[in-house]
Amino acid sequence: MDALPPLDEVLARAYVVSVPLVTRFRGVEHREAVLLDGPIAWSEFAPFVEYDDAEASTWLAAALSFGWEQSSVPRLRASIPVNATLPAVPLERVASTLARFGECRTVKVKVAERGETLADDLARVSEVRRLLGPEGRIRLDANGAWNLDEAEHAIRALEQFDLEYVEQPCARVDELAELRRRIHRLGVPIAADESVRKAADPLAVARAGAADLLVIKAAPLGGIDRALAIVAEAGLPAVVSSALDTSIGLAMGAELAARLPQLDHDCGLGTAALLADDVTADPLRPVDGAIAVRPVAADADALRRLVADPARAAWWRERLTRCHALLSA
Ligand SMILES: O=C(O)CCC(=O)C1=CC=C[C@@H](O)[C@@H]1C(=O)O
Ligand SMILES: [Mg+2]
Repeated sequence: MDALPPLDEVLARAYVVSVPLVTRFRGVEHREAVLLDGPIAWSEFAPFVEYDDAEASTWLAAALSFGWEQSSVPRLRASIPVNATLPAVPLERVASTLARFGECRTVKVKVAERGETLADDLARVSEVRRLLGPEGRIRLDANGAWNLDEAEHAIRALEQFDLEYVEQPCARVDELAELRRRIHRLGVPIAADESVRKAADPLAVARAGAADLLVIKAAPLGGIDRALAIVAEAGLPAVVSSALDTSIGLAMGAELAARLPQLDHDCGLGTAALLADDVTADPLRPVDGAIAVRPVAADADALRRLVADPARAAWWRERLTRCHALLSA
């Protein structure tokens, strides 16, 4: 951004919240976030707790740019089609979890969860296909958990369910590139998420021919304008996804999706449905398979109800302070 807002101003506008999830996701049952009452918009600073300060500071850059300045790129759409996101829940909870998303034609299924087997994935994906019917789209996300042979084996086994794409089947860029060669004839596209989001060089995937499309998240990529620049340079189709944000973080994702020149896939921005509560009186939950592109403001009651305990609030304020120092340096 042109000028970083001073730390004392940012802290004076910060509210630390802890939002309960409907179901465990990424190993947590509460999503903690710092909400910033910025002069342009409410924004959200919520890097996952295990991320170091260097990585988290990119998320702060995104939050400050969203809250403090207007994007220079015009919006191209007013609503964003979204997918339902299915965590690795037991089979008997698949239908009720999906029901929270309303009418979504696309479901992203988490696979390769620690402690589970390929048989568990086959059963879960089969149940989703049964519930969606033949027209629905199913994409998978392995979060890099398979090695190359496991990924090839799993995709060959799961391909019978007609897959839209498989997100981050393996952890490394060279593995993704080799996997694409191995499964070329199957016609199952490969999407890169962590290889873009957590990489020092988010364009390495495109250069290596390691993915058919990119999954992009506004916060870890440093904000809307930087994410748009990465997509333009990569020259690959992109899907915008959330970082399990509150509705305020989702609003930034929707603003990014609204500005992509090309948007052919439903976006992973329906995740307010996985929250048991939200920071606004008017959550950005999917309606008829889409979310609106609109500002979202925190609600005073919600800020009181969801306030983080003092030790966690102090932890987040210190983290924000260190990240701010990194951005100022
Ligand atoms: O893409 C979606 O459908 C929803 C978002 C989502 O799946 C994720 C959000 C946050 C962290 C990640 O582990 C996960 C992902 O890997 O894409
Ligand atoms: Mg992913």
